[in-house]
Amino acid sequence: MSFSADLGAKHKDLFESFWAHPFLRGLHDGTLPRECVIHYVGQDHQYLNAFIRCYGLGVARSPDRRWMAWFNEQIRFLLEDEQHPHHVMCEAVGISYDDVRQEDLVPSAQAYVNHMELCARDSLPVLMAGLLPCPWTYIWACTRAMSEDPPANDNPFHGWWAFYATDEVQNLLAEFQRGVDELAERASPSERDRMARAFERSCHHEVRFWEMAWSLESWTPPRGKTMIGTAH
Ligand SMILES: Cc1ncc(CO)c(N)n1
Repeated sequence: MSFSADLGAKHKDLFESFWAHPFLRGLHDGTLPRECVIHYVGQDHQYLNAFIRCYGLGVARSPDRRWMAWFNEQIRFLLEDEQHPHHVMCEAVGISYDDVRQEDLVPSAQAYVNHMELCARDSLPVLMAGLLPCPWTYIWACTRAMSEDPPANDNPFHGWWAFYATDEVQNLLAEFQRGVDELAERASPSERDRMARAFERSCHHEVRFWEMAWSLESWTPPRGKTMIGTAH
């Protein structure tokens, strides 16, 4: 089994948590509350900006032009194509993209971005392993939905599901996995351990990103009562 396939199998439970999260269920049956969609797109726009910067760090760490060209294509994809699912979501709830963007990341989104940037500081293999769950979870979930239980044609989020289930994004994911496998082959055992940890953390962050949007997480401090030991 390849390094990435092994990681995917090891963290099947996290992929299932991602799949089962009420935010994704709400996108699937079309009942996701408007405020959750708005919160998600506002945060995800900034998250993808950070992702583009991490690809930039990937360029800086590229050993050759083949890797540079690969990062270049991923940056292009994010800048030009991945706006589409955000636009679908905005249209679904009747708000303009310009009105939902948020400047600041909330705690869970910030934690994910910090994690990716720490991966970038380590090495190219660790960076790539830390970035992989981002395309993997979305493309896996959307492809699964489209084959097992496609969202209804009148589901307002249909275009979101369709975007992450095309042959083009499947190829993108396969190339990403091959890249990680190629780097893992040449990595030392300790670097492979750091790659595996980076991957696992990002899988957790993917689930927690849904939770952030679902719970409308913010920096507002709890008032009057502490969160510890208080049912609220
Ligand atoms: C948090 C997050 N993970 C993955 C994707 C898919 O690119 C996204 N847009 N946002």
